[in-house]
Amino acid sequence: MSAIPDLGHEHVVTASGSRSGLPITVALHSSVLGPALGGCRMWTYPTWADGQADALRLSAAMTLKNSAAGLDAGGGKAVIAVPMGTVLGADLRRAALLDLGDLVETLGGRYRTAEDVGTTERDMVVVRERTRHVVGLPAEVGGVGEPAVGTALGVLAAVAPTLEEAFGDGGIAGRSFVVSGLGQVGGRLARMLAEAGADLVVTDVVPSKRALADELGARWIAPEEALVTPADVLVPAGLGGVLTASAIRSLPVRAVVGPANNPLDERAGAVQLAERGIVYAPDFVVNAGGVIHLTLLADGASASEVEARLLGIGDTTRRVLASARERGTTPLEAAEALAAERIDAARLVHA
Ligand SMILES: NC(=O)c1ccc[n+]([C@@H]2O[C@H](COP(=O)([O-])OP(=O)(O)OC[C@H]3O[C@@H](n4cnc5c(N)ncnc54)[C@H](O)[C@@H]3O)[C@@H](O)[C@H]2O)c1
Repeated sequence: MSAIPDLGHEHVVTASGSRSGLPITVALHSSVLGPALGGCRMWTYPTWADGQADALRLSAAMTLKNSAAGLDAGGGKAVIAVPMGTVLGADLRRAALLDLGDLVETLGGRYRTAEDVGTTERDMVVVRERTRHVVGLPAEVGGVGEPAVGTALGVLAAVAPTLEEAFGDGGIAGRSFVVSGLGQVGGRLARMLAEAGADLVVTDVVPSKRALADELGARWIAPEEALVTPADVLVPAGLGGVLTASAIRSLPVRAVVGPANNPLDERAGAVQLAERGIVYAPDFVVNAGGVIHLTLLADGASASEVEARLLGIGDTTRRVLASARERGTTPLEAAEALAAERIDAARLVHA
């Protein structure tokens, strides 16, 4: 029986931070492949239960991601749920990060945290005051730095196999891409695509990001146009859940490949994309560059070893897309099967 896709977690704890009073969840989904690794999201949620639900979903996705990336790391995630309307000033932020550190420490190393949406590598320095089970610290304090460059390089490696599957040719030059979200990863990726000769259309909800569009010679569109602008490829690089059933119904692209976690609003979106002949490169395969960077460098790997593993994301993507085609499944199912293979094999060894 497959280890995926149930949401049975090994350990979940939600507690009010003793300093901050904010609800913090640490969700350890699986440590079958090794100590779990996944970042801490600090985000606004309607209720603490919404934050907890996000942690459960994101930690299960980390199990898939770390396994498909060939890492000896399980899946986990932390969420600091900021109530609507709360102003997260410097003191409250620091208090919440120290509370997170205490909670991570209670797991004794079975879960390692890192930055994620809403947190930064500087925040991880605060977390380290309370626990050593934190990765992605800034280089100036002896850490391996933030993971966005690795993530962008990994997504870039996945672009060629995705194009091959959609067009029979992996060349980026002259292909049109809509990049939605010009943050830490999307901004870097847009630059890489521009350097490779892509015809770029970009957007972000933050208007000041338009300066990057001008610098790259990219066409700027309004954020709500991202899913209705005709192009060869859509690159979701903002938040998740953007590919709803109605968005997919009229999506005017031939392929989707990007860093955003959980871009599909519903699992059925993978089937809907396949039915429309749109090649979907699964998020947790293509955006694993960040965890590859964090895990391998923290374990003492050289820069060239890390680079080779990042390029390997291209091979994994090719394998997943070929397997889906040959077995008549969606790429999402093929990627889940790939991730489950390693976990099931490790379970057998431990049994
Ligand atoms: N940072 C990493 O290494 C990493 C690794 C794996 C996955 N991811 C995922 O990739 C995505 C981007 O991560 P990031 O680190 O670049 O985050 P970020 O916060 O630096 O950037 C996200 C950008 O998207 C923009 N944005 C938000 N909603 C938008 C919308 N509706 N339309 C257009 N733009 C929108 C934001 O303004 C921001 O500029 C997230 O889903 C994240 O979970 C990131």
